[in-house]
Amino acid sequence: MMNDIEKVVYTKEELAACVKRLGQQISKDYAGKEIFAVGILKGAVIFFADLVRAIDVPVQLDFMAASSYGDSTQTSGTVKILKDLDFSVEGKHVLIIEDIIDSGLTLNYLLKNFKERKPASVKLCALLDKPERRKVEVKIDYSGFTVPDDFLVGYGLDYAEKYRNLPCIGILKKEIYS
Ligand SMILES: O=P(O)(O)OC[C@H]1O[C@H](OP(=O)(O)OP(=O)(O)O)[C@H](O)[C@@H]1O
Ligand code: HPA
Ligand SMILES: [Mg+2]
Repeated sequence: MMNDIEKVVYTKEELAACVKRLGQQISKDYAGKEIFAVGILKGAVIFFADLVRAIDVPVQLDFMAASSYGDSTQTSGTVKILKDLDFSVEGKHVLIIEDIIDSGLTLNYLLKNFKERKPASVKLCALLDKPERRKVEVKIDYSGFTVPDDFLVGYGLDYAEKYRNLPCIGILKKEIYS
């Protein structure tokens, strides 16, 4: 798998330090409250599992599956909810946890959808922010790293469902997808 990586952008250690920093900031901001954490499957799953363990206020876990990339490096532009939450978020402090905000289409759609469900609050935590490719504006409350316009894989991020289990994040070699 590492043979397909042009360059490692964040090592396992750098990712762990980032998760720790975000966990501390979130714990401070939500002191005395309970968080309803929503992981957006499948990309966020690795980051989600690490981040919730770095938060020291009570956290309820739930997941939603959304997909817009399929087996491509370009968004299809259509966001599909493949799996909805198991619980109601009414009156809860929702924290959406994502791996990456790229065009912003996925989160723009999901944030609108969440606001209709009458939560007490909704915030977004994204490990990676790729602002150069944004098509719609999205407010990221907790952001890990700002990344340039490269197609990244690893630590949950895939290309055609591969590379999610890499412990680091790297730039995928162009010859793999072009
Ligand atoms: O800002 P956007 O351009 O919408 O891109 C970000 C979304 O794309 C990826 O999901 P994908 O649709 O590939 O599904 P996956 O999480 O199962 O890989 C990623 O996990 C985000 O959810
Ligand atoms: O750079 C990326 N890598 C993997 N999945 C993605 N979904 C949006 N952007 C990306
Ligand atoms: Mg994907």
